[in-house]
Amino acid sequence: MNTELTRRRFSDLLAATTIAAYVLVALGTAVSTTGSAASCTTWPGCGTDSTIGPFSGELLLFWGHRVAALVTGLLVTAAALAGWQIDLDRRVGVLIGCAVVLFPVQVALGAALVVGGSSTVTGLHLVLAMVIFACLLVALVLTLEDGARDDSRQVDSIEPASPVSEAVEPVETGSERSVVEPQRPRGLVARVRQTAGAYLTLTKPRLMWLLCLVAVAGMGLATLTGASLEPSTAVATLVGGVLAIGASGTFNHVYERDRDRRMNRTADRPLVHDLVPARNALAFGVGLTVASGAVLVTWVNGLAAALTLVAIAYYAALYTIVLKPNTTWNTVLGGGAGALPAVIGWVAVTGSVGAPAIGLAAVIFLWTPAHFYSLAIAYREDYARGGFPMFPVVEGVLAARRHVAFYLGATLLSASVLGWLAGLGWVYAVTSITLGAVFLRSVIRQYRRPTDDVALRSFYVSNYYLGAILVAIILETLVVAG
Ligand code: HEM
Ligand SMILES: CC(C)=CCC/C(C)=C/CC/C(C)=C/COP(=O)(O)OP(=O)(O)O
Repeated sequence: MNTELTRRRFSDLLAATTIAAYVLVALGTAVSTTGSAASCTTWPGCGTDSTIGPFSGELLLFWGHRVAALVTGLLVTAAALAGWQIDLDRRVGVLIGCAVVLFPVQVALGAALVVGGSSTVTGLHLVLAMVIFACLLVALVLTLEDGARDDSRQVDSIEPASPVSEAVEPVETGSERSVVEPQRPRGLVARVRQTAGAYLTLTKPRLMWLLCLVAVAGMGLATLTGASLEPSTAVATLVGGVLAIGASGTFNHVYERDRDRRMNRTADRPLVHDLVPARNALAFGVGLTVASGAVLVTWVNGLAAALTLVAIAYYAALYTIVLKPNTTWNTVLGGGAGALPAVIGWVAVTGSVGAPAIGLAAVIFLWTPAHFYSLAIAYREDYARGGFPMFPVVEGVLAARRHVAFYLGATLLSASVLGWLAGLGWVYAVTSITLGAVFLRSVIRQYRRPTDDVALRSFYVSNYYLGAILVAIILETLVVAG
């Protein structure tokens, strides 16, 4: 058979195996947290406790996990056999070999759990599941990269967009977009409307829905401690949060106005065209910061207000001034700013910091590179023009895709751990498994069809994934439990 076709089939098989292994890990943590394991007490058959009906959610979840284990086991075996027949990269061979060896051990641990295992066995079972998934994901990425390198059509897109250096100088090019200078309308109402629109743009309103969901999910998790969430606290936290996001977005616009002018994506921003003078924008940002602090101190608590101030400083100063123009680590380290609303939401309800809040913050932190690198791949030329050392600009597209895949893997695993840590149930399990598999598939697709449109689609899928798991947390904690 044609070698290329065989390789292609092998990488398809490995992709399916990796997705199946993820579903298995996520179902496994869901089985642990929902107590589904108690619905079946024998192995390999399933002797059911008489108190549990034949169609109970727990039993279905339990069987889902068992069927997923069977399917994944078959896929791992098939991938190993298929890999045997082609000239595999040695590292891929070792990784798949590890999965093949570890899988029966994992099955034995699972059987021990059913007939009465200890918490050590449970912990080992969870860790081994993650190791198997990680082996498969790394093997998959290496295989897809090999395919991409062989594919001469990709040569242009895998190279860095500018000289490989940490400090990328702004590039003057003839291809900068000639943005039409917006006209100042004549009528008073139209002028006021244009100025109001410009101030609204400064606050980066498109980011707010997801950051608000993060904060509400943080509040929801906090209610699992038994603390109650007053509607006034929820509203005040969101109002304070929206004002804070607006403030930090405004400071970001002020500081970046010169670089924004060079980039197609940002060349129509209000400060580029003096729709708002920079001094007024700065005053607006300060006003929003003070208003945010006042709302949070008055109606929420001092710790929530202090953390929100830290979040503004993190995004507006640490990320925008220090990290973004100077290091390829800007996105990874900058993720802390977006993670803080999870802790702020929790603190608003409890007055102190707790482990599930840190768990949710860790999910956002790990998700951020998987979210942003896909966008930065699509806009790499633009970022090079702006002089920003974004990862795909400095390291090239293939390296960036590899990071997207690895951070995505870490996000999926940390989301499973969060479900386990917070004791989340069905809705969260089904949502995170479904959307997680869609997210994984969209990133794999970037290798198959390496176009900017496909990368952009992954960026949007990243937002839907996070949005969906946050809504699931909110439903489970505030709607079902509340
Ligand atoms: C260092 C961290 C991050 C970077 C560098 C980053 C970068 C970006 C960029 C450049 C955009 C396009 C913005 C525009 O064109 O107006 C964007 C959009 C967006 N980001 Fe992020 N982001 C980060 C973290 C986050 C976090 C933590 C969240 C929320 C939890 C988030 C949610 C969103 C949303 C909802 C959009 C709008 C997508 C749309 O246009 O529909 N981002 N991000
Ligand atoms: C509670 C609080 C204040 C939270 C703040 C956290 C926050 C706003 C995080 C979002 C980070 C973000 C969307 C950066 C956009 O990238 P960019 O600024 O590099 O994008 P650009 O190229 O469009 O300017």
